[in-house]
Amino acid sequence: MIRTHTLGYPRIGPKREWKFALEAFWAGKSSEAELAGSWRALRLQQWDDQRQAGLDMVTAGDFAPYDHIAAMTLRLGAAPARFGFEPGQSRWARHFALARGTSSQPALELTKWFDTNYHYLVPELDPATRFAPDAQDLLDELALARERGLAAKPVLPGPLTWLWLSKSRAQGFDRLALLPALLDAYVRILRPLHAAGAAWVQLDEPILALDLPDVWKDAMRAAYAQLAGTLGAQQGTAGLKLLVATYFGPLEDNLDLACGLPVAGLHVDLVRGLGEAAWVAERLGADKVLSAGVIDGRNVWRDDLDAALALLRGLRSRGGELWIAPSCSLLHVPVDLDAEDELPQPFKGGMAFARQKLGELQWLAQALREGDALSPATATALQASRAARANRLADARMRRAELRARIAALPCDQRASGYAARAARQRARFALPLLPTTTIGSFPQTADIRAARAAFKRGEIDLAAYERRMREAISLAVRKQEELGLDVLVHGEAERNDMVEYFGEQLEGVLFTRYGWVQSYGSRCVKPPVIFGDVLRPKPMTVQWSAYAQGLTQKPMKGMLTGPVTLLQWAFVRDDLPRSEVALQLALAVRDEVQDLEAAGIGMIQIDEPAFREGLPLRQRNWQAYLDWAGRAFRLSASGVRDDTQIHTHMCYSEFNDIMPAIAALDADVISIETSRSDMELLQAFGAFQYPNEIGPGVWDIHSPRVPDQAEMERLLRKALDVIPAERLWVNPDCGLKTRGWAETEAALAHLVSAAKAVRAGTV
Ligand SMILES: CN1c2c(nc(N)[nH]c2=O)NC[C@@H]1CNc1ccc(C(=O)N[C@@H](CCC(=O)N[C@@H](CCC(=O)N[C@@H](CCC(=O)O)C(=O)O)C(=O)O)C(=O)O)cc1
Ligand SMILES: N[C@@H](CCS)C(=O)O
Ligand SMILES: [Zn+2]
Repeated sequence: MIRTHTLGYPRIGPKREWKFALEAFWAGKSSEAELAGSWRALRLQQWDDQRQAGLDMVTAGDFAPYDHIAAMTLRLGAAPARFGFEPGQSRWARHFALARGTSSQPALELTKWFDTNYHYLVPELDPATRFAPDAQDLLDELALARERGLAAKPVLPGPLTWLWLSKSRAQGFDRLALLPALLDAYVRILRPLHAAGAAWVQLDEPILALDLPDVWKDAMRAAYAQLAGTLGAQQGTAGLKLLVATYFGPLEDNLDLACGLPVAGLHVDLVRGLGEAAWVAERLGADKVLSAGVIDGRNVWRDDLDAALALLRGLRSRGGELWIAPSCSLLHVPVDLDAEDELPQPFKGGMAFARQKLGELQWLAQALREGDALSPATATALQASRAARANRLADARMRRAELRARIAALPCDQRASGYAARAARQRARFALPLLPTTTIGSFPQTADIRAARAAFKRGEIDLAAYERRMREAISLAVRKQEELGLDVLVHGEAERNDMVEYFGEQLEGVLFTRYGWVQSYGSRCVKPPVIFGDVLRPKPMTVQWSAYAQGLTQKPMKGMLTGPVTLLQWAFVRDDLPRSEVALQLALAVRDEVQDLEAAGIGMIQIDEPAFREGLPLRQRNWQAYLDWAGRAFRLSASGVRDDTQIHTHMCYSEFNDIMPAIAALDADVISIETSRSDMELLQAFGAFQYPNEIGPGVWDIHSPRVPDQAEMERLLRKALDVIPAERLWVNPDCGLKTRGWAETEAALAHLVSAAKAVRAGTV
């Protein structure tokens, strides 16, 4: 039997309906009942997409209000006691308390979901954690599906993945100690789902794509043996059938473990794990379902359906039941390509968003069912797909001779002098005080700034009027920074819709969409640019804004760019060239911009690389190769300047301990990093490694509206001084201020400047 399904679907809606519903609710402009109504309408629309594409079952449980890991934490009754939930408090209220915090409790930590730009809420565990399972959210969803006559397959994070992603602050506490109780809670969630008519449940275990310690592998084996035994969950039994889903990479040393789990089916990512297909087919018993993830859930290109079909035909000869699916949840791609009315051909024709990817599943299933004698409809669909892909790949913009010539003769990626010589020249040029104060780049993106951009895009104001409004915003940001007494200023990034999209819009070889939104966290979305061909920078992208801002002040104005690795990581990237080569192309574009900024008199230039760590391959043995090419791309972008031009970089959301040599090898004159939430813990790595250049550890957690006082920042600065000498220490927030309001920004920056002055006075 052949069946089609998806591991998950985008939540936000084709026009970001869910974002707007959430934000209206949070602003007190709609009721919980109205929010639930919006959820239901969108859920039905998502299922309708799946039904129309002929999927054999729709997926339930993937449409979490804010985050699916937080939803599982609540379902398990494992929310930290510190939230003090009342018995009558609704599921919505609890979910948003975990996600956004309450007046007395900070939110759960938000962190990156594997190597994607999605963020999940980290479960917080301790030895006292107890589970109080409640499957009501899933039962309600199953009832809704039943009402619509739909067969639904609930999806839940698997127990080992949920536990692996959790954190505990308790010293020496082994989270695996909670596994027996956790499994019991899973059973108490899964049983009612079966009783409510779910034939299959998908348990996501993407940690099977990671390097797992043996003890976790053993725990995975034992856990599924126990679940299967308790639930009667093997194939061929009347019990609930479990489909374990792995994605984001090949299984490698976990392949035998995954294939041997005593469950009814296994989903594997055959985009990233293509080389393992035959091996999986051989090891997975013919009594088990193989769910083949052949449609790329991480990119926006139409798949090569001929290759997928050949692969599926081979897998079919295995004899067992075959399901066809995207490689992972479609959460990571935009919803509907048909909404894009301005994308140029042949690129639009070569693309597929979530809805179109469901269509690809349907054609594959149909072709597989028809065997050698394809019906005219199937043959035509496959031919259309083949032609669309070929046309895209044959376009002249895929290869630009002038760029290829530059790539063949790359400049040296090292600065002319070492850090010590550069630092001496930069000190003489800028004459900054000890512990100089600065910010990370963006200032509040006010409703006014966004409204001006929206009016410009709608043609209601012309370019001159738009640029005037942006200059006003920049001038306000510069004036406020001068009043606050900051030492190194920024222009505030008012003119940027997003730090990646803005550059994508100005580079040749890169497309931008109108509605290609992807959820980043909660209601926050990003619109990743699409790198379709060779990347060229036709003209300067930021110089007019930085030069304008520098003209308003005597203080140094930092130029502000997004680095090549982050541009790559947060875009959808062409699939015909290694990412390392695309990174070099982006590096040259950024290098040209850096040199133009220098020529325009900008003496300090920040090249942001917040996604540098996120780009690390999931398997450690692949790290060094990545760090080599990513580091080279960064250095290439930064090295074409004089010794007295100061290069800054910035990284947030990063753990640095394991990649310190690579960070140091970037050789930025100054790096600013996020550290305040970890109470400067993250800085330890820089101290232990004796990081040689200058560092600005964040002293203000900008992710929360809370304004830290001067004493708190002073304490953090003194802690930083334990590991970094004063002459190499900068004072700055954790990250940019675009999501903050002006009131909290001004208050917190005033404290930051006073804290720097107080510590400076005690240091000199
Ligand atoms: C640092 N982060 C970033 C990541 N990835 C990026 N690509 N960019 C990042 O900055 N990954 C890690 C983190 C994630 N953090 C965030 C933080 C904030 C947002 C966010 O606020 N996103 C906005 C969208 C930003 C944007 O593009 N703004 C546009 C306006 C778009 C818009 O809504 N227009 C309306 C019309 C508005 C009107 O007034 O009428 C429309 O088109 O309908 C702009 O400024 O022009 C969000 O809204 O979610 C994301 C990630
Ligand atoms: N310069 C950017 C960096 C964000 S990671 C900003 O300040 O928003
Ligand atoms: Zn940042």
